[in-house]
Amino acid sequence: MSSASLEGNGRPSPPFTAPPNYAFPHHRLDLLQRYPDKQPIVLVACGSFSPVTYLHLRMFEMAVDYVRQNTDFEVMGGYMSPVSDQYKKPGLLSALHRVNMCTLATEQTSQWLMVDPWEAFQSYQRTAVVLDHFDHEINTVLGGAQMPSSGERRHIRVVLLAGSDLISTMSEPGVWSEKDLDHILGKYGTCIIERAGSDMDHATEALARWRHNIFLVPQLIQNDVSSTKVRLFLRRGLSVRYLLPAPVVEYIGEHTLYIDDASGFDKKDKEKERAKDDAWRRAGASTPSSTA
Ligand SMILES: Nc1ncnc2c1ncn2[C@@H]1O[C@H](COP(=O)(O)OP(=O)(O)OP(=O)(O)O)[C@@H](O)[C@H]1O
Ligand SMILES: O=C(O)c1ccc[n+]([C@@H]2O[C@H](COP(=O)([O-])O)[C@@H](O)[C@H]2O)c1
Repeated sequence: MSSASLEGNGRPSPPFTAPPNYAFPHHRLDLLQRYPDKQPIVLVACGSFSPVTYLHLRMFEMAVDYVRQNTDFEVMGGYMSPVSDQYKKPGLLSALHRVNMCTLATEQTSQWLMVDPWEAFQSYQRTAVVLDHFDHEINTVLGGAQMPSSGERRHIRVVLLAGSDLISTMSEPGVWSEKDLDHILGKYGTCIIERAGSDMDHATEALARWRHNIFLVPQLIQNDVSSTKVRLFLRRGLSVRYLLPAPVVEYIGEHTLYIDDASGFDKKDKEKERAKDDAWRRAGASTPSSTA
């Protein structure tokens, strides 16, 4: 990867391609350290967010509690980074809608979370590259954290925030490159939120050599809300109120999203989603049971 160089105006030029009119959001990033003995970190959650749920927001709160009680880190900010449309996952709505919903959720329910649209509005970027982009913006461009008394600048560590289901894919052959895993877990590290149905030990057993950079956060109140279930509810005309922030529920209604399963599906995906609906109907269940 190329490193940043200085432009004519003295600002470091980005070593990455950015979408048109892109500016890194940092209006809620706290650059002043409160606890000089602690290492400053920023949490970054990558994913589809189709749509964003309360669980996505809860992940950050769980991580902050865990970090405060169990580590020598100080959390300076938190970002959601919705994946590009090129990720081609069933049920993936357009990046514009996903970014808008994440923005409503963070701006209207939180005082500290932000959404970075850098990844969403361009070609697919691997997670290792996304984390490098955050590292560049926060440390090279913004100059990192500042110590309160001396004004000395300190490097802010970027940490990947993810559910145990996502981390378990890191042990599946062919999903992540070994080089990227070493970069993500060796250089940055990850906070893993326990997710019902995905065993934490199993999720991390093949990642033992990066154990020192892996922080396991138990989910003390089990909550298994997933975007898949929300999409199923919407297709069946069921209420999703109180599963998602109210402004997101309103946005989905205004734009009639997820009602017609044509959004982001090819024919094979549509058949899979219909099969899930049929299985649910046959089981006579009052709630969908699938998490995938
Ligand atoms: N209930 C949950 N518990 C723990 N982690 C979660 C939960 N829901 C989502 N996550 C995590 O949030 C991140 C983004 O997830 P993503 O957008 O894929 O949501 P999802 O609900 O898993 O979506 P889908 O149902 O479409 O697969 C991932 O790291 C995922 O593991
Ligand atoms: O960088 C990789 O090689 C890589 C491999 C698998 C998944 N990811 C990322 O992990 C996230 C998965 O999101 P989701 O919705 O499929 O759980 C998404 O942000 C992907 O870009 C990234």
